[in-house]
Amino acid sequence: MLVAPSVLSANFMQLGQDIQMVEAAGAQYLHLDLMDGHFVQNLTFGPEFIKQIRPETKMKLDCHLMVSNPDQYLEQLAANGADILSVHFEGNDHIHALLQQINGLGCASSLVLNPGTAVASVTELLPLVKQVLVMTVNPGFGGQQFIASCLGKMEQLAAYRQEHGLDFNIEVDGGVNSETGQRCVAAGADVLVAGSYVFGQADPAAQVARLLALH
Ligand SMILES: O=C(CO)[C@H](O)[C@H](O)COP(=O)(O)O
Repeated sequence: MLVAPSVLSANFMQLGQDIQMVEAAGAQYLHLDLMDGHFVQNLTFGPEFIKQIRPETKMKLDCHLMVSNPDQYLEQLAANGADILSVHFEGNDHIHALLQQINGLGCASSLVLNPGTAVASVTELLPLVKQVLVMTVNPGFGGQQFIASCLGKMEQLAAYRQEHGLDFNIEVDGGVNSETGQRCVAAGADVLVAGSYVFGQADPAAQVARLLALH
């Protein structure tokens, strides 16, 4: 199991410590939500923030772009040390070209599906990607309730991957805790993103360990 604590719920006043704590606990990815107040209502940070985090950790920097015109940021994010670049199917007219651009930059391309998007809409794109991010909340904010109807999409993606000999990871994000995470793993998820379940609790390291133990 791969675990990706989401910085969105971390304490920014002690971010370095929070990052060290989850890395020491065994988290393999650090999930970074870039939000522009336009694609989603919330605002967070940009490529400069990724540059500052890069030397602080060996975890893969798993960047989820909730921004309009993501193509404008990809090159800078790659140069600043991003490992995985997730872009949405929704709102990106030229999503195929965007995924090609990410692959060309040497990063792992990741396709995001909002809760309202069906797997059948994206099958043409799956041979291009290293990861599919299944959103189990509507994007924008941490601490929302898990949308269980998205579990079927993980099963469909896992079946499609096997049938077509593809090798993308299935990542899930939104309302993940030990109970919902277990259901995701059973449905085929490989990577669990968790914000409030990790950083919103007294002992983030113990929370990471609980997710890592799921199988
Ligand atoms: O993309 C996101 C929200 O749009 C997040 O990654 C968010 O941090 C998830 O938080 P939580 O685990 O508390 O639901």
